[in-house]
Amino acid sequence: MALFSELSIPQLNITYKQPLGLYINNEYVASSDQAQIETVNPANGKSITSFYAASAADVDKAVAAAREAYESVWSKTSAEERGVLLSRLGKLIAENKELLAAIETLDSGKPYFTNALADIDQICQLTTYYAGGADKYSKGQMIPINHDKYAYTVKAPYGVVAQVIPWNYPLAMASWKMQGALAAGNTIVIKPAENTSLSLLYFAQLFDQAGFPPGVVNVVPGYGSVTGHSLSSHKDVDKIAFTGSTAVGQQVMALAATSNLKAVTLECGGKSPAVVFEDANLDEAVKWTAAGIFYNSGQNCTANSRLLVQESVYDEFLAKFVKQAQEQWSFGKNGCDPFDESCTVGPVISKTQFDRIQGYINHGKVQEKLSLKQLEAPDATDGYFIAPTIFTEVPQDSKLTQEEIFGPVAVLLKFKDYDEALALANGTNYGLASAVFTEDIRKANHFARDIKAGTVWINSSNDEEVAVPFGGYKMSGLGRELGESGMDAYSQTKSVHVNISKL
Ligand SMILES: NC(=O)C1=CN([C@@H]2O[C@H](COP(=O)(O)OP(=O)(O)OC[C@H]3O[C@@H](n4cnc5c(N)ncnc54)[C@H](O)[C@@H]3O)[C@@H](O)[C@H]2O)C=CC1
Ligand code: BAL
Repeated sequence: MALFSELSIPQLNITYKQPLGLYINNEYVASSDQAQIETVNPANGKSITSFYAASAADVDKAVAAAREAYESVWSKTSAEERGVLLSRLGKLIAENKELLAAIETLDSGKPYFTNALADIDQICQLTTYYAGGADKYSKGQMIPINHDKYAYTVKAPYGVVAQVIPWNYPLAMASWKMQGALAAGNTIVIKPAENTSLSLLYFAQLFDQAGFPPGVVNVVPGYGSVTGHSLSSHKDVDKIAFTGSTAVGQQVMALAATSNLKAVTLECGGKSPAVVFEDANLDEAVKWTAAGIFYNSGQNCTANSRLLVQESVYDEFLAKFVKQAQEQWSFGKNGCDPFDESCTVGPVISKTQFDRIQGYINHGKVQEKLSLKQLEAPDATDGYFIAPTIFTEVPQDSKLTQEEIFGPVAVLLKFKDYDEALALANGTNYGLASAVFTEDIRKANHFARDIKAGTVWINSSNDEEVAVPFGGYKMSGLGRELGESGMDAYSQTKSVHVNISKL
């Protein structure tokens, strides 16, 4: 198989050269065993192309390249120089914005105009943020001890870091990890998800164009059980960061522990509650929460998949929520084409995820006999489109309340008062994010204090900011990304004791 393929996206009149090889030492190369993965357009179920899949031997090569680059060049490159390179990268991302977004839509199905372009805008912002942060957030502390002694700390990079990325925000999740790790002075071996590798393979060459030395960034697409497993258990990887399911996160952590005790960051699943109190502005709450579950077809670890609504406003909220879903969330006028401007609900990523989500919907309908309201399903299509679905008056112990569905499925629960709302909100194994809607500033802040979640949105939902740390409590993960924390996650503290006494 060739290392590049010419792909066309007729809806945008785009033809481009798609890299298909692993990216090691700033070059695209075939996999050692010629293994390949076929990738499918989820909007029509048709094959787009195939790309090379990294074997364990390829992972060894990529890690060796990253190690050599770290020891010989990158560890000697100043924070200021790293910032300059990231700044150049940011400009290249902006110049390639439309193409990067188009590849993302082609491979993941996310609506081009409402989602994919927004993802790349966030990546530009994030890259500029870490370009500026590279020297500012690399500072340690000066610690006076006594007249004859002081100490200082240095924030030192780990060295070689591995990163394993999911398919819901392919380039954004890669960038959340890569830019902070590079700013902090690490070299990288990164694995995209097997069903959305095209955008990161294209993106890789921008690092070369920006001037990053060979080996600083290496991309190894491949299967989780092969490539992901090799990275997690590699003895020369100093840190691994993972985003994906909780079950795989646990495996990654176990492999990290038993191989070389590498450091671990995990961003796993969620079942994030949005709590709507009776004194909330209901129209605003409806808009935020509908977007919070239907955006990206609900394939969002922070999706507000549980809507807890105070009983006095439950019926009014439900009526408005259903209307909002009907008016704002649609497969588009062009018959399920994510490149159509009117498409706000794209397909889910794969047949596997389609079946999984339909399985939850059928379970709610048939086994648990729950009431639901569902938007009209699209006409016969070969794509993996699922109609926005709203289950009402769902009990706390329902499978739909407790498990991450990862699709456009909202689950509504009723509560009486603050204490019940809090108990319900805290009543899952997850603790990634939460939202609260109320005009009472005191109640909002009590909730922010009491909820066991890494993020709390007050009167909004899912409006993440690149400057604000992000990560989970409980089974939702370990560690933080974004903001200054996004560099701290890739830095370890070295303490230097300085004795100035004379014996
Ligand atoms: N927190 C989040 O953003 C995400 C959560 N999920 C959750 O996971 C469910 C299933 O989706 P999957 O695609 O199966 O997620 P997954 O957790 O299997 O995939 C995420 C990444 O982990 C890699 N991976 C898989 N097995 C691995 C292993 N043994 N060692 C190292 N890496 C491995 C995959 O190749 C992919 O790059 C979803 O329905 C959703 O509930 C999935 C993707 C993202
Ligand atoms: N909300 C973006 C982060 C994620 O879904 O993983």
